[in-house]
Amino acid sequence: MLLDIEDLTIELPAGAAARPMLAEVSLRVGRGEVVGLVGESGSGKSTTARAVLRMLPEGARASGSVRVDGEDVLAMDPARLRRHRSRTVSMIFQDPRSAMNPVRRIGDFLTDPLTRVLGLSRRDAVVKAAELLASVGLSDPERRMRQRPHELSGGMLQRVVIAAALSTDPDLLLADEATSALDATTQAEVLALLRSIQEERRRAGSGIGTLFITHDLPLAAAYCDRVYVMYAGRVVEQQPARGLFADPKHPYTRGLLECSPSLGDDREPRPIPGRPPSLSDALTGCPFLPRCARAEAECETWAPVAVPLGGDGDGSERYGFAACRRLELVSRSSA
Ligand SMILES: Nc1ncnc2c1ncn2[C@@H]1O[C@H](COP(=O)(O)OP(=O)(O)OP(=O)(O)O)[C@@H](O)[C@H]1O
Repeated sequence: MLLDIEDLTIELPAGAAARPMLAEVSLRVGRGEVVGLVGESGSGKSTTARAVLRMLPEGARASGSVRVDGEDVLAMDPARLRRHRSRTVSMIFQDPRSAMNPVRRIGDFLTDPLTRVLGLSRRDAVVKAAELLASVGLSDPERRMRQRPHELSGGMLQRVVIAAALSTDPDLLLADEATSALDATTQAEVLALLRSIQEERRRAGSGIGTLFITHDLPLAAAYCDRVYVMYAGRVVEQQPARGLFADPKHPYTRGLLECSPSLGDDREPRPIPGRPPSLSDALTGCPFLPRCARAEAECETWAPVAVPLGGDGDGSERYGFAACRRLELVSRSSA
């Protein structure tokens, strides 16, 4: 398994928060797979991605494991960690402008990692940078390299960021709301580009894995192979994308689908009532309980566990799981 996060819990120093930022998160991404991570703001998506780079908040304590190609990122020595961050994993953020120095040229943004990380000569780096820009669909790469960020549109800049992310030939791509700031047409183009890169690498035998973070569940269901749903620092459901979209099991997942404006049909989006808990809210029982239309008294003391869905009932990637007490009752009664 390319990325294997197991029981990851991240806690801030005593007194800074009433509950962990992440609680017992387990998540896997295989080579060649595009895996979605979905949830409202504050659910812990970015914290999960940052943990893959071991970029934890000051003083935070982590338990569990984050393995990339079998090696635990939490146990890497500084030299290994530097290589991991610069070669093995690349991250694409939402706002390409904030990832770029506004006074430097596009070319420098690309040639920097090529000379610094891969050790290419300046001349070879310029040639490779132009090839990379062409490979992400930018016309006239030589001219683009001389331009500065404000001369390019948001969609073009995101292509530059993708080219830079791929320049070091990473195994794992972390895309954190990578298309959220783009209009619908540009978003579709950038997603098609990411897919084609994924396909190309797979055919070349060097499959990369992508963790695609978004708050947009229908988008994740359309774009990804599998999707994890997070709530209050926990994974509450995982299913293959088609299953999640057609038959969401957790009430929160259903709520996310019903409140989505991008469903493309005539239904009015229905917001989930209430707000997600903040880090200062201590949680007991099911964390979704205050917002759940189907909650029962017993949910107040229910410790969340992953309930396997269908198939051979092992909660594997293929069939998925959801952490809801009502599902647990159903699965127990049918066992
Ligand atoms: N450096 C930090 N120090 C303290 N708390 C933090 C820090 N970073 C994030 N948090 C808190 O941790 C929780 C999870 O945040 P995170 O950014 O992972 O959520 P998210 O799902 O990615 O949300 P968004 O979509 O808004 O980025 C939130 O309550 C957030 O306020």
